[in-house]
Amino acid sequence: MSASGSGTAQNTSDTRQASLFVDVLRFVARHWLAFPASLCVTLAGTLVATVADVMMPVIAGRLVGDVAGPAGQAGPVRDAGWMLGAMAACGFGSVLAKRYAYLGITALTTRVMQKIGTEAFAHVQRLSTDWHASTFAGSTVRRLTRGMWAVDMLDDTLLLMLLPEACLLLLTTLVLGWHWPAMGVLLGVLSALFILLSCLLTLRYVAPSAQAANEGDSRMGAALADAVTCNAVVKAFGAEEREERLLEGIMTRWRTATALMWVRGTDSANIQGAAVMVMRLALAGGAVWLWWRGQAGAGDVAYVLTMTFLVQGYLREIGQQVSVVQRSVNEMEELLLLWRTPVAVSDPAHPVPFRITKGEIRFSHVTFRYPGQTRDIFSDLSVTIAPGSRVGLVGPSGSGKSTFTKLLQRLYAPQQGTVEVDGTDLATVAQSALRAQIALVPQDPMLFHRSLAENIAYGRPGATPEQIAHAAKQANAAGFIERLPDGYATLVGERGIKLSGGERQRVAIARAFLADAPILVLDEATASLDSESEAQVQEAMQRLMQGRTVLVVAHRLATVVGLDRILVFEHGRIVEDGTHQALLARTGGLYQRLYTLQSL
Ligand SMILES: Nc1ncnc2c1ncn2[C@@H]1O[C@H](COP(=O)(O)OP(=O)(O)OP(=O)(O)O)[C@@H](O)[C@H]1O
Repeated sequence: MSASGSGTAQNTSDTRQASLFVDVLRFVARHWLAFPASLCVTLAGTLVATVADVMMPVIAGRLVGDVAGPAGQAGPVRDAGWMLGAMAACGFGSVLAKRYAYLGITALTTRVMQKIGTEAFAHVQRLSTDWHASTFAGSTVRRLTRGMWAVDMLDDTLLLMLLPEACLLLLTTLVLGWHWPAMGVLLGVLSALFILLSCLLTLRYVAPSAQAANEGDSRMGAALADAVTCNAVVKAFGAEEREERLLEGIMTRWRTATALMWVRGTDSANIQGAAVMVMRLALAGGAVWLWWRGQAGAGDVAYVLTMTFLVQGYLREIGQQVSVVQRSVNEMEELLLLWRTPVAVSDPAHPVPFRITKGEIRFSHVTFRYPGQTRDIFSDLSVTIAPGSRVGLVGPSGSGKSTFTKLLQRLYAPQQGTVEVDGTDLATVAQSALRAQIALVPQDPMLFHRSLAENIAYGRPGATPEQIAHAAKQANAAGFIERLPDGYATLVGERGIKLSGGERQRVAIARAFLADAPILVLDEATASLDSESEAQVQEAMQRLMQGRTVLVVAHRLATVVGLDRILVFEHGRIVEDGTHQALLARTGGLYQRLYTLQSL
């Protein structure tokens, strides 16, 4: 019972494997067709070069025939001249055609690689925040680059090698069939069987192990990137050896999987070699049998043997190339799977133009739960935030404050109800248009490993140095930036690691000043700072809030005391709503309790 169950599972996995294999080939073919001119030049060049190469021995044979007779006869001399000319034409034609084939494939492959890389990057950027949070950056980068380089290997093998070899095999079979039909049919059938065997071995035997090896490779890249990125934590805990042991375990699994893939690859090549040998014996045996029955002469047998040598070479090459195709297709599978991961929130097919003028935010009967969760975070939540008001979101940890701002940014879409800004349902607008008009100063701002000027200007591409310096001044960041030896040209290290927490926040505030968005979200921005940094950040933020609709996600109630309105969240519901004074006056209220606790 269990054996049959595992057999079924194996069949399902094989079918999925085969369908993924076909999908990858279809995916590559679709990208080829995006560049028809380069594809045609490649195909034409390869085919012309193949025909020219095939013609060479035929012309040579005819030349030998011309010179075999007595010398000096006008007919054979003229014919020999023609044959020499034809040889030259074929030789140069082949060289020229190959050159065009290479030029064609260079243009085709580089363009397809660029297209696939750019599209995959665009897709990865649009994948959900959850996906990014749970996927190692190192592994994504590895999948992407490995998939791109696999295109190079696949294009060369399919278009420059497999295609001419297959044509040669077909031509040889036809020539043999024309000379001796029975042997032509035998060769055709045996070649088809050999190709079927190669594909089966590749798909069912080698490919699954290659897939496991690739997964191991991605895991290794991810583990390396994770440990290197968190090097500061590793150092702080003196955990270098622990990390090395962890990596050793992952590397051992990678090595085992890779060794299995190589062994299976060798097995497959050996089986193909044996099959070619059997085929040759079958053809030779067939010829000898026909000779024994008196249906063939010695010349015929010699001819078949010569042909089988030729065919054996082609088949061996085809077998090897099928396994190269398999390897490159396996390398691309993870990229294709990445492609199939759906984006978190799709833009509408025809987004309406969107410009925030007032900055009114309205949640109407919003019900939301995170993907894959069973519990609603919000259920039938309705609230309106007046334009230009400064609103604090407070409440215990996990009560839904950040989720509220994520729905406003449309990082997630509610299952029911609508989120509107200035009366426009956010489901009808392009996400990029919306987010360009909402400035965010997160709890722990991330900076690009680019100059400070570029980081600040991220909020407004094309900002002038004066505008950047002005924003930095407004954000209380100009002082520390100007003290740096390279000033605004200073590179800030990966994720801004070379700056302190307070400096990073002031850069993020400068960025928000430049963005000059009508809606501002400040996420717990003053947590974990010393008093001096905090005073500077606070002052800059007060300035930034002027004239905008502002949401402040806060744990420390001191941050929200002076705001126009405070929404108190508990278990995804807004349980209290009012100014600091009004909420403090509510005896036994959650805000009052939290405030008393914090004052203590
Ligand atoms: N991506 C996610 N997938 C699943 N559940 C999530 C996700 N993000 C948050 N949650 C859950 O949703 C609930 C609300 O989280 P949210 O981050 O909005 O709370 P919060 O009030 O901002 O908390 P904190 O003050 O600690 O930041 C929590 O129970 C949290 O575990």
